[in-house]
Amino acid sequence: TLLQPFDRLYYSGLRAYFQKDWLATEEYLLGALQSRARVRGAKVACHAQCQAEEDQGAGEGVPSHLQELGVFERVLKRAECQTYCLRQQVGPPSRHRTTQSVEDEFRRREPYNYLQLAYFQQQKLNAAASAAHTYFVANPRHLQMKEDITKYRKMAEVGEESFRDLEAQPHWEAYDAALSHYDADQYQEAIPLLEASLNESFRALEDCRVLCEGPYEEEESEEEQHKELYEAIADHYVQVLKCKQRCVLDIATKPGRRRYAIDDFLPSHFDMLHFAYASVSDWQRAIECAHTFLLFYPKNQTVTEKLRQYQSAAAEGLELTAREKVQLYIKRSLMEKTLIYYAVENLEVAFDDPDPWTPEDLIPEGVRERARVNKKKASDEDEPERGPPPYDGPTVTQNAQQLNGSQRVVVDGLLTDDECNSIIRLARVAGGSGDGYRGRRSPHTPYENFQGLTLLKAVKMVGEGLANIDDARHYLEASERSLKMTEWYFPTMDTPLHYSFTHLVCRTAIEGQQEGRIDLSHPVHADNCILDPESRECWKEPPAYTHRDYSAILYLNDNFEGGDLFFTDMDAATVTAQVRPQCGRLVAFSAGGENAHGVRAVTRGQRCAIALWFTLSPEYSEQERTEAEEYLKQMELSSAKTSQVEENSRRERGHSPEPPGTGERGDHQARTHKKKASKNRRDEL
Ligand SMILES: O=C(O)CCC(=O)C(=O)O
Ligand SMILES: [Fe+3]
Repeated sequence: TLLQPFDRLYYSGLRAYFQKDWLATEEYLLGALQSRARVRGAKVACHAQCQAEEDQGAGEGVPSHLQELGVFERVLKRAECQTYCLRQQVGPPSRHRTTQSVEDEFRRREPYNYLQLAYFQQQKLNAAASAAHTYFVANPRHLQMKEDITKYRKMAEVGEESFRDLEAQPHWEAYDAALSHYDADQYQEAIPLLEASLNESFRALEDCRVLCEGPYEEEESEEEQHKELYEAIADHYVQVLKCKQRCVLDIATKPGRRRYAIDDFLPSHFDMLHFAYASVSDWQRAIECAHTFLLFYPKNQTVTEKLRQYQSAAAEGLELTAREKVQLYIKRSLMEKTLIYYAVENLEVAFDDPDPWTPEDLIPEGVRERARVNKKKASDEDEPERGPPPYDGPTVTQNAQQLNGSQRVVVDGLLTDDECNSIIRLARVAGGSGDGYRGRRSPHTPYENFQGLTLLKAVKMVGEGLANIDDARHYLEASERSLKMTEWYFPTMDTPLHYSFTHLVCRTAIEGQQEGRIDLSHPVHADNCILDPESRECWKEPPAYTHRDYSAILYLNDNFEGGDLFFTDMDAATVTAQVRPQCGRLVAFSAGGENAHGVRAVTRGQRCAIALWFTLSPEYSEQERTEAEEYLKQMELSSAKTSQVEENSRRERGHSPEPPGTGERGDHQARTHKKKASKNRRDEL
């Protein structure tokens, strides 16, 4: 049968989806996934076939001035072969060509998002769970899907085996298994898995590279059109080379960790392998893998030293050298980089080298210089275009440069002393009210008490006659000023910041227990990712609050000892800046690993602050806040009708039991597109 173009099938699927024709949705979407898989398979197969034919027919001794014709003879034949082959396998171009945006949707696994609901509506629950799981693996921030999966897990008829990734990539399975053995010092088990991961990774890399040989992506501007012969060829060719180079990142990026490729993915395999082989006394293999690692990093001292040890441990005789496959891989990669850098220097091409191991001398001096300047600019940064500040009073007292980092700021003068005292009073009342808000042992240290008060609880306390309405109003206003200042200082391309969580927090030193304390009030952490100081990485994945984009802390007092906030490098140890709390001082920063921070022990007195986290994703905005605001407004309007107000506040927002909702899907898509656009902007800077 004739292949149906997968983008058409996909859109037919979406149409069916919106018409609630679930069976048709299922059929179209499955068809789309299969059709795309077939096209990709055919491209890889055709590439192999045409390459083989070309190798067979390679003649020798062509005079140099005719070489170009020789090259183009090959190009023409290749074009003919490739088109013919694809036509045979999947049909004419209209059947398999598509736009980048459809391709991106498939990469993000969007079809599974719709597919799961189509399955669910037809009561095909196991299939629905698989689709949901498959989608969620690549989109771990998708709350709706997370809830849906929880629902499927509770369903008796859905078996555990349904929660599998239908698009699982073999190299990740091997890699993850390898690492868990390796980390547990089980080298015998780790070795075959590492080798498998390596093999599968190279295979995935080659497939990815073949798929780069696709259609030319037109530039947008008008004058770019109508290129001349060599210009056009060079343009397209460099585009393809860059795409091929990027494949290194592609295979090193786990689904769901977009933009967070594992650094040095291939070389690190050999670093682990030489160690693993040595641990089981396979000296020959250890030597081979150390040599191979050194192909990437010839000057690496540690591995050079290890290699020497292995060599003296190994018996005399034949010694293995670096793997040939890797030698060829590096050679090819360096040739590609040389061409790309030529284009960077001479043809106004931009290139982000994905490999940290590229030798310095391969990068043209001009490009190196430009990179240095850009880096300096980035560290001087901090002056994006921002409008006038939202308030007159507060002033920026320390910018990112003064704070030795990026995306951090200190603003003073956000609150008056009266306002600070008013908000602290609220915290004290909450702490003393004895109904669950009482200060408890801190979750972070046994030497401090810790009490937290959300906005809604504060407002409810007012409703219960336990707290002063002005104090609650000040709490609300303080949080609003913090958001406005943060939003002003960190312009985010017209995307507004939303409150994600607001917490009034006091930390109190427990008297008599402070002698010789060496711990922290709050250990070093990042607010939206799991900090791994050892690898100096920050995993942006659950259970971290990955949707938090900016953090702000508004301090309320300074009459305590200790309790300074400090920032560190990703090693969680090197302190880069320290901030002393005081009334009305706001510290705001981007919530990722670049702003790892902690709080020094509070050794005397009570330290109070409003901690706020903001998000760019409206679906993660704080629901309680609206409730608190409305409640407060009502109380202010009619303090007499409190009974009715209480009635309203009791309305709990229930969790919809079924079916999995559709509400978020459209939003999500819009958001990812926006995110992508802003990301691209950032990359260009
Ligand atoms: O109170 C502070 O200074 C920082 C608190 C903090 O980092 C947090 O709660 O995540
Ligand atoms: Fe924090």
